[in-house]
Amino acid sequence: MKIFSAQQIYAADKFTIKKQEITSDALMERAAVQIFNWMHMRMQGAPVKIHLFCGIGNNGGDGMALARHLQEHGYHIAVYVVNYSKKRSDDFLLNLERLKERKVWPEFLDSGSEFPEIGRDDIIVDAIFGIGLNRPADDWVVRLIQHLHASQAFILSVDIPSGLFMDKGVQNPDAVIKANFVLSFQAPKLPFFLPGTGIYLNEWEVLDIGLDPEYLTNTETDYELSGKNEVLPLYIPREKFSHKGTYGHALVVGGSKGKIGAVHSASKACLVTGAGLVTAYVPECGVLPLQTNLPETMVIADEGVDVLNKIKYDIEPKVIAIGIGMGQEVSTIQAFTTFLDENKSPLVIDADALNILATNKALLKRLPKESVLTPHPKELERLIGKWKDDFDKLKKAKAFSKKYACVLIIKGAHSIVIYDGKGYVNTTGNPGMATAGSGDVLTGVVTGLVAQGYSPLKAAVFGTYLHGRAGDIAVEQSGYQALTAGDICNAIGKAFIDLFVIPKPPEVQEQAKESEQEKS
Ligand SMILES: NC(=O)C1=CN([C@@H]2O[C@H](COP(=O)(O)OP(=O)(O)OC[C@H]3O[C@@H](n4cnc5c(N)ncnc54)[C@H](O)[C@@H]3O)[C@@H](O)[C@H]2O)[C@@H](O)CC1
Ligand SMILES: Nc1ncnc2c1ncn2[C@@H]1O[C@H](COP(=O)(O)OP(=O)(O)O)[C@@H](O)[C@H]1O
Ligand SMILES: [K+]
Repeated sequence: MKIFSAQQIYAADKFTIKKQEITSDALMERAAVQIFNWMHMRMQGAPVKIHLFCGIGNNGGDGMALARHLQEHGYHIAVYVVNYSKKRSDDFLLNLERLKERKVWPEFLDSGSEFPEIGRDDIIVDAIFGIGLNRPADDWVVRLIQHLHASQAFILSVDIPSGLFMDKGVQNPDAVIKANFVLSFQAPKLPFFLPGTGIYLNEWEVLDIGLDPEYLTNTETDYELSGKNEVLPLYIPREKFSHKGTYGHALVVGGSKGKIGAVHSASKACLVTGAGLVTAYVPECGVLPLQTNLPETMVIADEGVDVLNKIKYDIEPKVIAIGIGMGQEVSTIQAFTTFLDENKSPLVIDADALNILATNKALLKRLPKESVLTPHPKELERLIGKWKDDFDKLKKAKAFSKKYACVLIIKGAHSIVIYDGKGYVNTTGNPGMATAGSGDVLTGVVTGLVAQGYSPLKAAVFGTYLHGRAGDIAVEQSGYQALTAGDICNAIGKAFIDLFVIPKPPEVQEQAKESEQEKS
Protein backbone atom coordinates (compact mmCIF):
# COMPACT_ATOMS: atom_id res chain seq x y z
CA MET A 1 0.00 0.00 0.00
CA LYS A 2 1.32 3.39 -0.93
CA ILE A 3 1.95 6.11 1.62
CA PHE A 4 1.28 9.48 0.00
CA SER A 5 2.69 12.85 1.02
CA ALA A 6 0.31 15.73 1.83
CA GLN A 7 1.09 17.33 -1.56
CA GLN A 8 0.21 14.11 -3.36
CA ILE A 9 -3.09 13.84 -1.51
CA TYR A 10 -4.00 17.41 -2.45
CA ALA A 11 -3.06 16.61 -6.06
CA ALA A 12 -5.17 13.42 -5.94
CA ASP A 13 -8.12 15.49 -4.70
CA LYS A 14 -7.76 17.92 -7.57
CA PHE A 15 -7.34 15.17 -10.14
CA THR A 16 -10.37 13.28 -8.82
CA ILE A 17 -12.58 16.37 -8.72
CA LYS A 18 -11.73 17.13 -12.34
CA LYS A 19 -11.94 13.60 -13.69
CA GLN A 20 -15.11 12.58 -11.87
CA GLU A 21 -16.65 16.01 -12.51
CA ILE A 22 -17.61 16.52 -8.90
CA THR A 23 -17.22 19.43 -6.49
CA SER A 24 -14.72 19.47 -3.63
CA ASP A 25 -17.72 19.58 -1.34
CA ALA A 26 -18.94 16.26 -2.80
CA LEU A 27 -15.60 14.72 -1.91
CA MET A 28 -15.89 16.08 1.61
CA GLU A 29 -19.38 14.62 1.79
CA ARG A 30 -18.03 11.19 0.80
CA ALA A 31 -15.43 11.44 3.54
CA ALA A 32 -18.02 12.43 6.12
CA VAL A 33 -20.46 9.70 5.07
CA GLN A 34 -17.70 7.11 5.37
CA ILE A 35 -16.89 8.22 8.91
CA PHE A 36 -20.56 8.34 9.78
CA ASN A 37 -21.13 4.79 8.49
CA TRP A 38 -18.14 3.56 10.45
CA MET A 39 -19.45 5.13 13.67
CA HIS A 40 -23.09 4.20 13.08
CA MET A 41 -22.25 0.55 12.48
CA ARG A 42 -20.49 0.39 15.84
CA MET A 43 -22.73 2.67 17.87
CA GLN A 44 -26.12 1.54 16.51
CA GLY A 45 -27.79 4.71 17.74
CA ALA A 46 -26.39 4.52 21.28
CA PRO A 47 -27.30 7.60 23.35
CA VAL A 48 -23.70 8.50 24.09
CA LYS A 49 -22.78 12.17 23.92
CA ILE A 50 -20.52 12.95 20.96
CA HIS A 51 -18.47 16.17 21.12
CA LEU A 52 -17.22 17.25 17.70
CA PHE A 53 -14.31 19.71 17.76
CA CYS A 54 -13.92 21.20 14.29
CA GLY A 55 -11.19 23.47 12.99
CA ILE A 56 -11.84 26.00 10.23
CA GLY A 57 -10.10 24.15 7.35
CA ASN A 58 -11.25 21.09 5.47
CA ASN A 59 -10.58 18.78 8.39
CA GLY A 60 -13.03 20.91 10.33
CA GLY A 61 -15.36 20.77 7.31
CA ASP A 62 -15.33 16.97 7.53
CA GLY A 63 -16.29 17.29 11.18
CA MET A 64 -19.16 19.67 10.38
CA ALA A 65 -20.53 17.37 7.67
CA LEU A 66 -20.20 14.39 10.02
CA ALA A 67 -22.12 16.30 12.70
CA ARG A 68 -24.99 16.79 10.25
CA HIS A 69 -25.25 13.06 9.54
CA LEU A 70 -25.04 12.18 13.22
CA GLN A 71 -27.78 14.69 13.98
CA GLU A 72 -30.00 13.36 11.20
CA HIS A 73 -29.75 9.90 12.75
CA GLY A 74 -30.70 11.11 16.20
CA TYR A 75 -27.30 11.05 17.87
CA HIS A 76 -26.70 13.23 20.89
CA ILE A 77 -24.13 15.74 19.60
CA ALA A 78 -22.40 18.95 20.64
CA VAL A 79 -20.46 20.84 17.96
CA TYR A 80 -17.61 23.30 18.61
CA VAL A 81 -15.72 25.44 16.13
CA VAL A 82 -12.09 25.73 17.16
CA ASN A 83 -11.77 29.22 15.77
CA TYR A 84 -8.00 29.48 15.42
CA SER A 85 -7.96 31.50 12.20
CA LYS A 86 -10.10 33.83 10.12
CA LYS A 87 -9.14 31.99 6.92
CA ARG A 88 -11.99 29.50 6.82
CA SER A 89 -12.15 27.07 3.92
CA ASP A 90 -15.14 27.31 1.55
CA ASP A 91 -16.24 23.77 2.23
CA PHE A 92 -16.04 24.35 5.97
CA LEU A 93 -18.30 27.39 5.59
CA LEU A 94 -20.72 25.47 3.38
CA ASN A 95 -21.06 22.70 5.92
CA LEU A 96 -21.37 25.17 8.78
CA GLU A 97 -24.33 26.73 6.93
CA ARG A 98 -25.91 23.33 6.31
CA LEU A 99 -25.68 22.59 10.00
CA LYS A 100 -27.24 25.91 10.91
CA GLU A 101 -30.07 25.23 8.46
CA ARG A 102 -30.83 22.19 10.57
CA LYS A 103 -30.89 24.37 13.67
CA VAL A 104 -27.64 23.06 15.06
CA TRP A 105 -25.67 25.96 16.47
CA PRO A 106 -22.02 25.22 17.07
CA GLU A 107 -20.26 26.86 19.98
CA PHE A 108 -17.35 29.01 18.82
CA LEU A 109 -14.21 28.58 20.92
CA ASP A 110 -11.33 31.03 21.00
CA SER A 111 -8.55 32.08 23.35
CA GLY A 112 -10.98 33.57 25.85
CA SER A 113 -13.48 30.70 25.94
CA GLU A 114 -14.24 28.42 28.81
CA PHE A 115 -13.93 24.89 27.51
CA PRO A 116 -16.93 22.57 27.61
CA GLU A 117 -17.36 19.84 30.15
CA ILE A 118 -16.76 16.38 28.75
CA GLY A 119 -17.70 13.18 30.52
CA ARG A 120 -15.36 10.23 30.72
CA ASP A 121 -17.84 8.05 28.86
CA ASP A 122 -18.47 10.59 26.11
CA ILE A 123 -16.87 10.43 22.66
CA ILE A 124 -14.69 13.16 21.20
CA VAL A 125 -14.38 13.60 17.44
CA ASP A 126 -11.13 15.39 16.71
CA ALA A 127 -11.45 17.37 13.47
CA ILE A 128 -9.30 20.31 14.56
CA PHE A 129 -6.32 20.01 12.21
CA GLY A 130 -5.78 17.60 9.34
CA ILE A 131 -2.87 17.16 6.99
CA GLY A 132 -2.82 20.93 6.41
CA LEU A 133 -1.12 21.78 9.73
CA ASN A 134 1.75 24.08 8.81
CA ARG A 135 2.75 25.73 12.08
CA PRO A 136 2.49 24.87 15.77
CA ALA A 137 -0.96 25.33 17.26
CA ASP A 138 -1.66 28.47 19.31
CA ASP A 139 -1.30 28.23 23.08
CA TRP A 140 -5.03 28.23 23.70
CA VAL A 141 -5.51 25.37 21.23
CA VAL A 142 -2.80 23.48 23.11
CA ARG A 143 -4.78 24.11 26.30
CA LEU A 144 -7.91 22.81 24.59
CA ILE A 145 -6.05 19.65 23.53
CA GLN A 146 -4.95 19.15 27.13
CA HIS A 147 -8.53 19.68 28.26
CA LEU A 148 -9.70 16.96 25.86
CA HIS A 149 -7.06 14.56 27.19
CA ALA A 150 -7.97 15.35 30.79
CA SER A 151 -11.53 14.20 30.14
CA GLN A 152 -10.26 10.66 29.43
CA ALA A 153 -13.04 10.30 26.87
CA PHE A 154 -12.47 8.16 23.77
CA ILE A 155 -10.94 10.28 21.01
CA LEU A 156 -11.66 9.49 17.37
CA SER A 157 -9.43 11.55 15.08
CA VAL A 158 -10.44 12.45 11.56
CA ASP A 159 -7.66 11.71 9.05
CA ILE A 160 -4.74 12.32 11.44
CA PRO A 161 -4.43 13.19 15.15
CA SER A 162 -4.61 16.98 15.27
CA GLY A 163 -1.23 18.58 15.85
CA LEU A 164 0.80 15.95 13.98
CA PHE A 165 2.70 17.28 10.99
CA MET A 166 2.96 15.17 7.84
CA ASP A 167 6.67 15.87 7.40
CA LYS A 168 8.04 17.06 10.75
CA GLY A 169 8.47 15.66 14.21
CA VAL A 170 6.69 16.77 17.36
CA GLN A 171 8.16 19.77 19.15
CA ASN A 172 5.56 20.19 21.85
CA PRO A 173 4.02 16.89 22.96
CA ASP A 174 1.17 18.78 24.66
CA ALA A 175 0.11 20.19 21.29
CA VAL A 176 -0.83 16.84 19.75
CA ILE A 177 -4.03 14.85 20.21
CA LYS A 178 -3.53 11.34 21.55
CA ALA A 179 -6.06 9.46 19.49
CA ASN A 180 -7.63 6.19 20.52
CA PHE A 181 -8.55 5.63 16.89
CA VAL A 182 -7.80 7.40 13.62
CA LEU A 183 -9.96 7.13 10.52
CA SER A 184 -7.66 8.19 7.74
CA PHE A 185 -8.76 8.94 4.20
CA GLN A 186 -7.67 6.72 1.32
CA ALA A 187 -4.19 5.84 2.63
CA PRO A 188 -2.36 5.74 5.95
CA LYS A 189 -0.01 8.60 6.72
CA LEU A 190 3.74 8.24 7.31
CA PRO A 191 3.73 9.69 10.87
CA PHE A 192 1.57 6.75 11.99
CA PHE A 193 4.60 4.47 11.66
CA LEU A 194 7.47 6.47 13.14
CA PRO A 195 8.52 6.11 16.77
CA GLY A 196 8.29 9.83 17.62
CA THR A 197 4.84 10.35 16.08
CA GLY A 198 3.25 6.89 16.03
CA ILE A 199 2.85 7.11 19.81
CA TYR A 200 -0.02 9.60 19.31
CA LEU A 201 -2.42 6.94 18.06
CA ASN A 202 -3.49 3.50 19.18
CA GLU A 203 -5.17 2.22 16.07
CA TRP A 204 -5.93 3.40 12.57
CA GLU A 205 -8.11 2.35 9.70
CA VAL A 206 -8.29 3.63 6.15
CA LEU A 207 -11.57 4.77 4.62
CA ASP A 208 -11.84 4.64 0.85
CA ILE A 209 -13.23 7.96 -0.34
CA GLY A 210 -12.94 7.02 -4.00
CA LEU A 211 -9.94 9.11 -5.03
CA ASP A 212 -9.10 8.43 -8.64
CA PRO A 213 -7.48 4.97 -9.04
CA GLU A 214 -5.46 6.10 -12.05
CA TYR A 215 -3.80 8.83 -10.04
CA LEU A 216 -3.20 6.52 -7.09
CA THR A 217 -1.72 3.76 -9.25
CA ASN A 218 0.50 5.98 -11.37
CA THR A 219 1.89 8.16 -8.62
CA GLU A 220 5.27 7.03 -7.28
CA THR A 221 5.55 7.47 -3.55
CA ASP A 222 8.59 7.80 -1.31
CA TYR A 223 7.18 5.23 1.11
CA GLU A 224 5.18 2.04 0.89
CA LEU A 225 3.61 -0.19 3.49
CA SER A 226 4.69 -3.85 3.28
CA GLY A 227 1.87 -6.17 4.25
CA LYS A 228 0.92 -9.65 3.08
CA ASN A 229 -0.41 -8.39 -0.27
CA GLU A 230 2.86 -6.64 -1.01
CA VAL A 231 5.23 -9.48 -0.03
CA LEU A 232 3.29 -12.40 -1.48
CA PRO A 233 4.40 -11.64 -5.06
CA LEU A 234 8.02 -11.75 -3.84
CA TYR A 235 7.74 -15.39 -2.74
CA ILE A 236 9.81 -17.83 -4.82
CA PRO A 237 8.16 -21.30 -4.88
CA ARG A 238 10.30 -24.40 -4.36
CA GLU A 239 10.71 -26.63 -7.39
CA LYS A 240 10.06 -30.38 -7.32
CA PHE A 241 13.42 -31.34 -8.84
CA SER A 242 15.45 -28.89 -6.83
CA HIS A 243 18.19 -29.91 -4.42
CA LYS A 244 20.08 -28.23 -1.63
CA GLY A 245 22.48 -26.70 -4.12
CA THR A 246 19.54 -24.87 -5.65
CA TYR A 247 18.95 -22.90 -2.48
CA GLY A 248 22.40 -21.56 -1.85
CA HIS A 249 25.15 -21.89 0.68
CA ALA A 250 25.12 -19.23 3.38
CA LEU A 251 28.06 -18.43 5.62
CA VAL A 252 27.39 -16.89 9.02
CA VAL A 253 30.48 -15.20 10.45
CA GLY A 254 30.58 -13.98 14.02
CA GLY A 255 30.65 -14.97 17.66
CA SER A 256 33.09 -14.51 20.49
CA LYS A 257 33.42 -16.13 23.89
CA GLY A 258 30.06 -15.74 25.63
CA LYS A 259 28.29 -14.64 22.44
CA ILE A 260 28.18 -17.80 20.38
CA GLY A 261 24.39 -17.90 20.84
CA ALA A 262 24.06 -15.02 18.38
CA VAL A 263 25.59 -17.16 15.63
CA HIS A 264 23.39 -20.06 16.68
CA SER A 265 20.24 -17.90 16.32
CA ALA A 266 21.27 -16.42 12.98
CA SER A 267 22.36 -19.77 11.52
CA LYS A 268 19.20 -21.53 12.64
CA ALA A 269 17.04 -18.72 11.24
CA CYS A 270 18.95 -18.97 7.97
CA LEU A 271 18.26 -22.71 7.79
CA VAL A 272 14.56 -22.50 8.61
CA THR A 273 14.13 -19.71 6.07
CA GLY A 274 15.20 -22.22 3.47
CA ALA A 275 18.90 -21.81 2.68
CA GLY A 276 20.25 -25.04 1.15
CA LEU A 277 23.40 -25.14 3.25
CA VAL A 278 24.55 -23.12 6.20
CA THR A 279 28.08 -22.88 7.54
CA ALA A 280 28.89 -21.00 10.71
CA TYR A 281 32.34 -19.43 11.01
CA VAL A 282 33.25 -18.90 14.66
CA PRO A 283 36.21 -18.78 17.03
CA GLU A 284 37.30 -22.18 18.28
CA CYS A 285 35.24 -21.86 21.48
CA GLY A 286 32.05 -21.88 19.39
CA VAL A 287 32.58 -25.12 17.53
CA LEU A 288 31.40 -27.58 20.16
CA PRO A 289 28.23 -25.74 21.21
CA LEU A 290 27.21 -25.19 17.59
CA GLN A 291 27.91 -28.76 16.51
CA THR A 292 26.01 -30.06 19.51
CA ASN A 293 23.01 -27.76 19.38
CA LEU A 294 22.64 -27.16 15.69
CA PRO A 295 23.83 -30.31 13.92
CA GLU A 296 22.33 -29.26 10.58
CA THR A 297 24.87 -26.44 10.37
CA MET A 298 28.48 -27.00 9.34
CA VAL A 299 31.09 -25.18 11.35
CA ILE A 300 34.47 -23.72 10.46
CA ALA A 301 36.76 -22.69 13.30
CA ASP A 302 38.81 -19.51 13.20
CA GLU A 303 42.39 -19.73 14.42
CA GLY A 304 41.37 -17.51 17.38
CA VAL A 305 40.14 -19.38 20.44
CA ASP A 306 37.87 -16.72 21.96
CA VAL A 307 37.60 -14.14 19.16
CA LEU A 308 37.88 -14.04 15.38
CA ASN A 309 41.47 -13.44 14.21
CA LYS A 310 41.57 -14.32 10.50
CA ILE A 311 38.24 -15.09 8.73
CA LYS A 312 39.71 -17.60 6.27
CA TYR A 313 37.65 -20.34 4.63
CA ASP A 314 37.70 -22.40 1.47
CA ILE A 315 34.05 -22.42 0.50
CA GLU A 316 32.28 -20.17 -1.98
CA PRO A 317 29.22 -18.91 -0.18
CA LYS A 318 26.33 -17.36 -2.07
CA VAL A 319 25.89 -14.85 0.75
CA ILE A 320 27.68 -14.02 4.00
CA ALA A 321 26.14 -12.67 7.21
CA ILE A 322 28.75 -11.01 9.36
CA GLY A 323 28.99 -9.24 12.69
CA ILE A 324 26.62 -10.98 15.11
CA GLY A 325 28.24 -11.47 18.52
CA MET A 326 31.61 -10.78 16.90
CA GLY A 327 32.99 -8.21 19.38
CA GLN A 328 35.46 -5.47 18.47
CA GLU A 329 38.84 -6.81 19.56
CA VAL A 330 41.75 -5.29 17.64
CA SER A 331 42.49 -8.62 15.95
CA THR A 332 38.81 -8.96 14.93
CA ILE A 333 38.76 -5.45 13.43
CA GLN A 334 41.88 -6.37 11.47
CA ALA A 335 40.36 -9.65 10.33
CA PHE A 336 37.17 -7.88 9.24
CA THR A 337 39.15 -5.25 7.31
CA THR A 338 41.11 -7.91 5.42
CA PHE A 339 37.91 -9.85 4.84
CA LEU A 340 36.29 -6.80 3.19
CA ASP A 341 39.30 -6.42 0.90
CA GLU A 342 39.09 -9.99 -0.31
CA ASN A 343 35.35 -10.71 -0.20
CA LYS A 344 33.31 -11.07 -3.37
CA SER A 345 30.05 -12.44 -1.91
CA PRO A 346 26.94 -10.39 -1.14
CA LEU A 347 26.84 -9.34 2.52
CA VAL A 348 24.32 -8.98 5.31
CA ILE A 349 25.97 -6.86 7.98
CA ASP A 350 24.84 -6.61 11.58
CA ALA A 351 25.86 -5.71 15.12
CA ASP A 352 29.61 -5.40 15.74
CA ALA A 353 30.41 -5.30 12.04
CA LEU A 354 28.19 -2.20 11.85
CA ASN A 355 29.97 -0.65 14.82
CA ILE A 356 33.36 -1.32 13.26
CA LEU A 357 32.16 0.30 10.02
CA ALA A 358 30.85 3.29 11.99
CA THR A 359 34.22 3.94 13.61
CA ASN A 360 36.15 3.27 10.41
CA LYS A 361 33.97 4.95 7.79
CA ALA A 362 36.56 4.41 5.03
CA LEU A 363 35.65 0.72 5.18
CA LEU A 364 32.13 1.48 3.98
CA LYS A 365 33.50 2.06 0.48
CA ARG A 366 34.69 -1.54 0.41
CA LEU A 367 31.22 -3.03 0.80
CA PRO A 368 29.86 -4.83 -2.25
CA LYS A 369 26.93 -3.01 -3.88
CA GLU A 370 23.53 -3.85 -2.37
CA SER A 371 24.97 -5.04 0.92
CA VAL A 372 22.19 -5.26 3.50
CA LEU A 373 22.88 -3.39 6.76
CA THR A 374 20.54 -4.10 9.68
CA PRO A 375 21.09 -1.41 12.33
CA HIS A 376 18.95 -0.88 15.42
CA PRO A 377 18.53 2.84 16.27
CA LYS A 378 21.79 3.13 18.25
CA GLU A 379 23.82 1.45 15.52
CA LEU A 380 22.11 3.65 12.94
CA GLU A 381 23.07 6.78 14.87
CA ARG A 382 26.69 5.66 14.87
CA LEU A 383 26.51 5.23 11.10
CA ILE A 384 24.59 8.34 10.01
CA GLY A 385 25.01 10.71 12.96
CA LYS A 386 22.39 12.26 15.24
CA TRP A 387 19.03 13.30 13.82
CA LYS A 388 16.58 16.06 14.68
CA ASP A 389 13.46 13.93 14.33
CA ASP A 390 12.27 10.77 12.54
CA PHE A 391 11.87 12.58 9.23
CA ASP A 392 15.41 13.91 9.44
CA LYS A 393 16.56 10.37 10.30
CA LEU A 394 14.89 8.99 7.17
CA LYS A 395 16.43 11.72 5.02
CA LYS A 396 19.89 10.97 6.39
CA ALA A 397 19.35 7.21 6.06
CA LYS A 398 18.35 7.63 2.40
CA ALA A 399 21.44 9.73 1.73
CA PHE A 400 23.62 7.11 3.42
CA SER A 401 22.03 4.27 1.46
CA LYS A 402 22.56 6.19 -1.77
CA LYS A 403 26.18 7.07 -1.00
CA TYR A 404 27.16 3.49 -0.22
CA ALA A 405 24.63 1.80 -2.53
CA CYS A 406 23.42 -0.31 0.37
CA VAL A 407 20.06 -1.57 1.62
CA LEU A 408 19.38 -0.33 5.15
CA ILE A 409 16.94 -2.03 7.48
CA ILE A 410 16.14 0.47 10.21
CA LYS A 411 14.91 -1.87 12.92
CA GLY A 412 12.14 -0.94 15.33
CA ALA A 413 8.41 -1.25 15.92
CA HIS A 414 7.82 -0.62 12.22
CA SER A 415 11.15 -1.53 10.66
CA ILE A 416 11.79 0.49 7.52
CA VAL A 417 13.84 -0.81 4.62
CA ILE A 418 15.60 1.98 2.74
CA TYR A 419 16.95 1.62 -0.77
CA ASP A 420 17.27 3.76 -3.88
CA GLY A 421 15.46 6.71 -2.35
CA LYS A 422 12.47 4.66 -1.21
CA GLY A 423 11.30 3.41 2.17
CA TYR A 424 9.35 0.18 2.75
CA VAL A 425 7.51 0.28 6.06
CA ASN A 426 6.93 -3.09 7.69
CA THR A 427 3.55 -3.92 9.19
CA THR A 428 4.33 -7.02 11.27
CA GLY A 429 5.92 -7.49 14.69
CA ASN A 430 5.07 -6.70 18.29
CA PRO A 431 6.69 -5.39 21.49
CA GLY A 432 7.44 -8.96 22.63
CA MET A 433 10.18 -8.90 20.01
CA ALA A 434 12.13 -6.33 21.99
CA THR A 435 14.18 -9.20 23.40
CA ALA A 436 17.78 -10.37 23.18
CA GLY A 437 18.70 -12.05 19.94
CA SER A 438 15.63 -11.18 17.89
CA GLY A 439 17.84 -9.06 15.62
CA ASP A 440 20.16 -12.05 15.09
CA VAL A 441 17.15 -14.01 13.86
CA LEU A 442 16.33 -11.23 11.38
CA THR A 443 19.89 -11.32 10.05
CA GLY A 444 19.55 -15.07 9.53
CA VAL A 445 16.20 -14.74 7.77
CA VAL A 446 17.45 -12.08 5.35
CA THR A 447 20.60 -14.10 4.69
CA GLY A 448 18.56 -17.26 4.08
CA LEU A 449 16.48 -15.43 1.48
CA VAL A 450 19.50 -14.00 -0.36
CA ALA A 451 20.96 -17.54 -0.40
CA GLN A 452 17.84 -18.72 -2.24
CA GLY A 453 18.13 -16.08 -4.92
CA TYR A 454 16.03 -13.19 -3.60
CA SER A 455 17.60 -9.84 -4.46
CA PRO A 456 18.99 -8.04 -1.38
CA LEU A 457 16.14 -5.50 -1.44
CA LYS A 458 13.45 -8.18 -1.76
CA ALA A 459 15.16 -10.25 0.94
CA ALA A 460 15.18 -7.23 3.25
CA VAL A 461 11.51 -6.37 2.67
CA PHE A 462 10.24 -9.97 2.69
CA GLY A 463 12.58 -11.00 5.52
CA THR A 464 11.50 -8.16 7.76
CA TYR A 465 7.86 -9.06 7.11
CA LEU A 466 8.38 -12.80 7.80
CA HIS A 467 10.41 -12.11 10.94
CA GLY A 468 7.68 -9.87 12.35
CA ARG A 469 4.93 -12.26 11.34
CA ALA A 470 6.79 -15.13 13.04
CA GLY A 471 6.94 -12.93 16.16
CA ASP A 472 3.20 -12.29 15.92
CA ILE A 473 2.43 -15.99 15.56
CA ALA A 474 4.78 -17.01 18.38
CA VAL A 475 3.51 -14.37 20.79
CA GLU A 476 0.05 -15.92 20.74
CA GLN A 477 1.48 -18.86 22.67
CA SER A 478 4.05 -17.08 24.81
CA GLY A 479 2.66 -13.62 25.59
CA TYR A 480 4.81 -10.51 25.17
CA GLN A 481 7.06 -10.92 28.19
CA ALA A 482 8.05 -14.54 27.65
CA LEU A 483 8.68 -14.34 23.90
CA THR A 484 12.27 -15.30 23.06
CA ALA A 485 14.33 -15.08 19.90
CA GLY A 486 14.16 -18.89 19.75
CA ASP A 487 10.35 -18.74 19.68
CA ILE A 488 10.50 -16.31 16.74
CA CYS A 489 12.87 -18.62 14.92
CA ASN A 490 10.64 -21.63 15.54
CA ALA A 491 7.64 -19.80 14.07
CA ILE A 492 9.26 -18.83 10.77
CA GLY A 493 7.84 -21.93 9.08
CA LYS A 494 4.36 -20.92 10.21
CA ALA A 495 4.97 -17.40 8.92
CA PHE A 496 5.61 -18.90 5.46
CA ILE A 497 2.49 -21.05 5.68
CA ASP A 498 0.48 -18.04 6.82
CA LEU A 499 1.32 -16.26 3.56
CA PHE A 500 -1.13 -18.56 1.82
CA VAL A 501 -3.89 -18.53 4.39
CA ILE A 502 -6.89 -16.57 3.19
CA PRO A 503 -8.28 -14.61 6.13
CA LYS A 504 -11.78 -15.64 7.13
CA PRO A 505 -14.47 -12.94 7.05
CA PRO A 506 -14.86 -11.21 10.45
CA GLU A 507 -18.20 -12.92 11.23
CA VAL A 508 -16.68 -16.39 10.67
CA GLN A 509 -13.72 -15.45 12.89
CA GLU A 510 -16.17 -14.33 15.55
CA GLN A 511 -18.08 -17.63 15.37
CA ALA A 512 -14.83 -19.61 15.63
CA LYS A 513 -13.83 -17.58 18.69
CA GLU A 514 -17.20 -18.20 20.33
CA SER A 515 -17.09 -21.95 19.75
CA GLU A 516 -13.51 -22.01 21.16
CA GLN A 517 -14.77 -20.21 24.25
CA GLU A 518 -17.66 -22.65 24.61
CA LYS A 519 -15.25 -25.58 24.42
CA SER A 520 -13.05 -24.17 27.16
N1 LIG B 1 -8.39 13.48 -0.18
C1 LIG B 1 -8.54 13.67 1.09
O1 LIG B 1 -7.82 13.08 1.87
C2 LIG B 1 -9.57 14.62 1.58
C3 LIG B 1 -9.30 15.36 2.70
N2 LIG B 1 -10.16 16.15 3.31
C4 LIG B 1 -9.80 16.82 4.57
O2 LIG B 1 -8.99 17.93 4.33
C5 LIG B 1 -7.99 18.01 5.32
C6 LIG B 1 -6.96 18.99 4.93
O3 LIG B 1 -7.60 20.23 4.95
P1 LIG B 1 -6.88 21.66 4.87
O4 LIG B 1 -5.86 21.64 3.82
O5 LIG B 1 -7.96 22.66 4.79
O6 LIG B 1 -6.12 21.80 6.22
P2 LIG B 1 -6.48 21.49 7.72
O7 LIG B 1 -7.93 21.44 7.95
O8 LIG B 1 -5.69 20.34 8.14
O9 LIG B 1 -5.83 22.75 8.41
C7 LIG B 1 -6.52 23.93 8.59
C8 LIG B 1 -6.04 25.16 7.89
O10 LIG B 1 -5.52 26.03 8.86
C9 LIG B 1 -4.24 26.54 8.53
N3 LIG B 1 -3.33 26.19 9.60
C10 LIG B 1 -2.44 25.19 9.60
N4 LIG B 1 -1.82 25.09 10.77
C11 LIG B 1 -2.35 26.06 11.55
C12 LIG B 1 -2.13 26.48 12.87
N5 LIG B 1 -1.24 25.89 13.66
N6 LIG B 1 -2.85 27.51 13.36
C13 LIG B 1 -3.77 28.13 12.60
N7 LIG B 1 -4.00 27.78 11.32
C14 LIG B 1 -3.31 26.76 10.81
C15 LIG B 1 -3.81 25.93 7.24
O11 LIG B 1 -3.55 26.96 6.32
C16 LIG B 1 -4.96 25.02 6.82
O12 LIG B 1 -5.51 25.42 5.61
C17 LIG B 1 -7.61 16.57 5.48
O13 LIG B 1 -6.87 16.28 6.62
C18 LIG B 1 -8.98 15.92 5.48
O14 LIG B 1 -9.52 15.91 6.77
C19 LIG B 1 -11.59 16.01 2.95
O15 LIG B 1 -12.31 17.13 3.29
C20 LIG B 1 -11.80 15.71 1.50
C21 LIG B 1 -10.85 14.76 0.87
N1 LIG C 1 8.31 -2.95 19.80
C1 LIG C 1 8.63 -3.72 18.74
N2 LIG C 1 7.71 -4.02 17.82
C2 LIG C 1 8.05 -4.78 16.75
N3 LIG C 1 9.28 -5.28 16.53
C3 LIG C 1 10.23 -5.01 17.41
C4 LIG C 1 9.97 -4.22 18.56
N4 LIG C 1 11.12 -4.11 19.25
C5 LIG C 1 12.06 -4.80 18.57
N5 LIG C 1 11.52 -5.35 17.45
C6 LIG C 1 12.25 -6.11 16.43
O1 LIG C 1 13.16 -7.00 17.07
C7 LIG C 1 14.46 -6.93 16.48
C8 LIG C 1 15.46 -6.41 17.51
O2 LIG C 1 16.74 -6.34 16.98
P1 LIG C 1 18.02 -5.91 17.82
O3 LIG C 1 17.74 -4.68 18.58
O4 LIG C 1 19.18 -5.94 16.91
O5 LIG C 1 18.13 -7.11 18.87
P2 LIG C 1 19.37 -8.03 19.24
O6 LIG C 1 20.60 -7.20 19.11
O7 LIG C 1 19.11 -8.43 20.66
O8 LIG C 1 19.34 -9.17 18.32
C9 LIG C 1 14.32 -6.04 15.25
O9 LIG C 1 14.04 -6.79 14.11
C10 LIG C 1 13.10 -5.16 15.62
O10 LIG C 1 12.44 -4.67 14.49
K1 LIG D 1 -7.78 15.61 13.00
